[in-house]
Amino acid sequence: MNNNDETKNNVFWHQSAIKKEDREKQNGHRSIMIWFTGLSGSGKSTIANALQHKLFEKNINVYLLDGDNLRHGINKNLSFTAEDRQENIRRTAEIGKLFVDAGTVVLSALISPFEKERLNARALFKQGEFIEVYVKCSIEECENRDPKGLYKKARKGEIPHFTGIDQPYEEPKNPEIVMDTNKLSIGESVEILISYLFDKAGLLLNIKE
Ligand SMILES: Nc1ncnc2c1ncn2[C@@H]1O[C@H](COP(=O)(O)OS(=O)(=O)O)[C@@H](OP(=O)(O)O)[C@H]1O
Ligand SMILES: Nc1ncnc2c1ncn2[C@@H]1O[C@H](COP(=O)(O)OP(=O)(O)O)[C@@H](O)[C@H]1O
Repeated sequence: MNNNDETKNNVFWHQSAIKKEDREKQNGHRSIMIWFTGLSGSGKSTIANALQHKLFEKNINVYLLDGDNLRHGINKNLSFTAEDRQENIRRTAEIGKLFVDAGTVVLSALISPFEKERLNARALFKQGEFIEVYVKCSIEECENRDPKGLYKKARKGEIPHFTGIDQPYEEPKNPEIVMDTNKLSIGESVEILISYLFDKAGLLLNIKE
């Protein structure tokens, strides 16, 4: 029997006395996973951070899971091979699911370059609970920005498996939102996201007791 079979046979699910809906009601807003994906330097962290700040000011319970930061802790044992990126995304999606269950609006900012893994992440959530935001930016512009000097290093062959250089980035097929940061300013991107969340996704709950 492998570990998976042991888990299936001997581990049971305990229903929580407090449901996600109870937490959402107490908070006055829905809990949602907002999944940013895009090349390094496309603007994921910058936009997600600015959005986080706007939501925090509006008293929304919000938390940002940044790929770089997770790789300092829970994901510190993972490299950038396709296999390890897959595990990186799986763990992050599971963490996001816990945060959503806890009533939080979760933002994640990971390159998450493969469509299959992003679909697996989406599959953990209910319909309408997972919002994929493709932060679209040409590789030329990302390389021009190069905020951490990583493209320069990758071009010199100092960073293996670098996304967009010697590892592919698969564009999302059906993202809820596409932000073209070649054209949009940071402020414009944040405004588009705020409108989507409040007007389309119904973030605020209309609670009448
Ligand atoms: N080989 C390689 N390819 C891409 N990126 C690299 C690599 N090595 C280190 N970095 C730095 O790691 C950040 C990406 O980590 P992620 O966890 O978001 O990647 S992934 O989702 O597992 O693909 C990425 O952060 P962002 O620039 O914010 O995207 C880089 O700072
Ligand atoms: N229109 C824009 N939208 C987002 N970021 C931009 C834009 N124009 C320039 N930038 C800059 O590009 C860099 C993007 O870096 P970062 O947010 O770390 O990207 P990522 O998290 O995708 O790697 C930042 O230095 C940011 O200030």
